[in-house]
Amino acid sequence: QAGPTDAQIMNDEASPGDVLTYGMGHRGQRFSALDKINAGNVKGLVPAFAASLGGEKQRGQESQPIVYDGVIYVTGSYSRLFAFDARTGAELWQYDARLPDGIMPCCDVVNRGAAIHGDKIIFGTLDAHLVALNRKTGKVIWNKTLADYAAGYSFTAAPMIVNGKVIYGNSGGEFGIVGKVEARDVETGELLWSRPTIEGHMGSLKGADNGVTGKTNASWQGDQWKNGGGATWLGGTYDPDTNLIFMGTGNPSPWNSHLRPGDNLYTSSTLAIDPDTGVIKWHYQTTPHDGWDFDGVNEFISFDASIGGKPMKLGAKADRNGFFFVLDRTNGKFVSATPFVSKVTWATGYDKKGRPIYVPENRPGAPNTDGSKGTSVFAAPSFLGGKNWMPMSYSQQTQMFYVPSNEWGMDIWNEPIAYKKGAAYLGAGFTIKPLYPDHIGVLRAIDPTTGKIAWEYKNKAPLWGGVLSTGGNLVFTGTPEGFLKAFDAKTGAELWKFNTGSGVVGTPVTWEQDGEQYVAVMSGWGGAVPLWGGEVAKSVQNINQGGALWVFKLPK
Ligand SMILES: O=C(O)c1cc(C(=O)O)c2c(n1)C(=O)C(=O)c1cc(C(=O)O)[nH]c1-2
Ligand SMILES: [Ca+2]
Repeated sequence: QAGPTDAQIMNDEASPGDVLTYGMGHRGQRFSALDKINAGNVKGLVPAFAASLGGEKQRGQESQPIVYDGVIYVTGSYSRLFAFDARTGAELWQYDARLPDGIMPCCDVVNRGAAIHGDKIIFGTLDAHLVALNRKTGKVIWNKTLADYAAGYSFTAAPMIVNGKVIYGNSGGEFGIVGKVEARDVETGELLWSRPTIEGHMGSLKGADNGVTGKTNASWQGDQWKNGGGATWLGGTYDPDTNLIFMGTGNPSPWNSHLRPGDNLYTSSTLAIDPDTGVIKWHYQTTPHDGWDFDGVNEFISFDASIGGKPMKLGAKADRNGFFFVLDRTNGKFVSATPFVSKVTWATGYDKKGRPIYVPENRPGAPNTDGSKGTSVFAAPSFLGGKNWMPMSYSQQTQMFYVPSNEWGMDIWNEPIAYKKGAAYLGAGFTIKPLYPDHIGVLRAIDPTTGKIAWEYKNKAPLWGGVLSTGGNLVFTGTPEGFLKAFDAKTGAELWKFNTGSGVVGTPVTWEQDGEQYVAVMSGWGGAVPLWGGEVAKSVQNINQGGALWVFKLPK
């Protein structure tokens, strides 16, 4: 087969026989209309096969599978890519990136998925390369260096393909890198445009004007912007209605906000970008002058709904800072912000213009002039967020968002720090603490037109996997305890679970093959929680590692 073509990729949301994009459609809704597996029969779901990623490289498996022409493609920890036969689970080929010793991913050696186009399957590596492989053989077609890994740049997200361009972001916000969004020709890997996310860098844009204020450095002082962070480490979504790419940007660097007065644009924001030129069409900053690592990369998902009787083109984002945002996606105008976790201490809400109403005493204090640490505060959510990278889902059937969230806070304080290439650039110390004795994770069904929570499911360990919803009135997600679970989308009743043998921090997908509906998810515990989780890390230290693709269907 010569595909998938640009048109097929654009139609992924409506084609149940394959999974061609990270997001199950460029809008990122992660909804499939398939209903052969449904709330009535899901209790009969059984494994079709499991396929091991093997070896000693069993760390966090955050990948979302791609399914095309009878093959399942999954990325694995340590920048690996596997092709498995979608009917038997037999391995067709495996590609292992040869990583240098000096790579510096902040939060485990993860990768979230690949992009497919024509004869190619494309993914990013922890040493900041983008690699296009022949999807039939696994042989390298092109391999491009994106940035200097020794300065802290890495790559963990799934790239996306929009009309022949592969579009992607970067990682490294904990090392004082500068966030970027870039586009390359999918056939050759040649750079088409490069869009920095930090204001003072706008002059260096290749091939397009900056399209924003025309001012540089307006929201930064001095040279702080030069190592200002704003990594685009989760990649983006794309909306065909507006022809816009939506990219979230991460935390400003360093975390110590007293070292960088100002809003620090465009950190902790959502950017709407023209895919042809890289021009920023609008931006909305969820946490101006972020002082808590509320890194706002979270996915922005397009959907249509009526607000106050008026039909609108909207987008929603469950931000790490604990608020669920709805914006007009045509212009970035603020519609609403509602807390989606039980405790938010840093702001009481948002004003009509969409600026946070801060609680100043809950910002960690400046370090003292003698170099000792500043006043420590208790803040919620913790820096790992009301929600972290794990993608939510929007059901076209129930018109609700299903948000994997976590209930935790942190003690956080600031320390002096100076930028040094290749070293952590935080200027802060912290300890994460659970808020409740019996649970941290909460899967919530949210009505985006009101912000009201329709139901919630509580999980002992933090939820760290993506969500899928289907036309069978189902919602699927995984748990660190090892389960893939299915819930009734309307009521939240738990209908089915299966233990995969290691924590599930991957994102489930579904497709139809030979007249049957399949569900697949990666199993393999890891990600940021065991590394950064403070007291919470201790509570999950006995979870076994793994690395396997699990595929399920109903018995014939
Ligand atoms: O600022 C950044 O560049 C950056 C990158 C990443 C990443 O690439 O995985 C994470 C974070 N920040 C981060 O703050 C974070 O909490 C986080 C969790 C995870 C994970 O995969 O579990 N990655 C990242
Ligand atoms: Ca970060």
